[in-house]
Amino acid sequence: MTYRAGWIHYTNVAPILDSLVLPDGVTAITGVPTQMNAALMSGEVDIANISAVEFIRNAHMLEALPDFSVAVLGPVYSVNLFHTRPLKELRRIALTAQSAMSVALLEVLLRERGLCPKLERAEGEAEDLLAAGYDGVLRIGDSALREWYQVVGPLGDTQTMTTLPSTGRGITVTDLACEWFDLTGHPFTFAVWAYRKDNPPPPELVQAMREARRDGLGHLAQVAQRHAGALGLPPRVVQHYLWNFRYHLEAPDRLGLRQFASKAVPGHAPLCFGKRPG
Ligand SMILES: C=C(O[C@@H]1C=C(C(=O)O)C=C[C@H]1O)C(=O)O
Repeated sequence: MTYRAGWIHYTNVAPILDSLVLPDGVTAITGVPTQMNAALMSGEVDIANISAVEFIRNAHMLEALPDFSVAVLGPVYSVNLFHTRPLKELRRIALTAQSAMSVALLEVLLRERGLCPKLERAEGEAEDLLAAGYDGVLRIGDSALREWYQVVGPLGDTQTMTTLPSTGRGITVTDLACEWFDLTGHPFTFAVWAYRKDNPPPPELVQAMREARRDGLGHLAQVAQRHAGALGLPPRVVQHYLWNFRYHLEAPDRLGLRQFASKAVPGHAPLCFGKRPG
């Protein structure tokens, strides 16, 4: 019988996916986070890297791989609120339909600050939406990374990603993972690899994923080089973007995940993870 995988195809998963050789009997489709969330929940796929909030909301029926995550401690660069007035003055924010996690994170962060702007779905470039009357725009993934760099770049020879300003062209970019770190001091876990409790992945698939990740992280400069052209970004920016991720769902990432879960989905079922290897 075939085991079906669903992969979010953003560049931040390239260090795992680029070298992945699917074992016999495993097929894969790709899409944006909300598509993969829906594909897992409808049974169209058997395993997917999904928005961590979807995993939390469905914790009664899902389990996650014990050692895979898309997490960061501090900035992420690709989960961005673009805004033209101070956060506490925002009245109307455009959300992307691609994301569940960043929307849930934004809701938590706004609530912590006692803010309640109107949140609406609207697609398009952040700058266009700001020009069209939104005073905040939430974007994720490759397009958010690209738009972040358009606003705060370019990166000079002596600059690092961390010395770039967070404003440009009249726009401020608030990195939501940084906001989470300021609030909690913990990593933020955006995605986990989840499956139904009664339908775990074949061990050969997980083994192949671990090997692919080892290869990808060991050749990060090449991975960055491969994706820089399509992103329209300098390879060193893409390389920094990638080495900044935490891909192993370690104890601090689980701590951040649990803390987020208690704030975003109070009363959720216990979070279940498969057995750690070794
Ligand atoms: C950091 C990111 O994480 C992604 C964001 C997600 C979401 O917002 O629902 C889901 C999966 C993550 O891989 C990103 O793509 O920018």
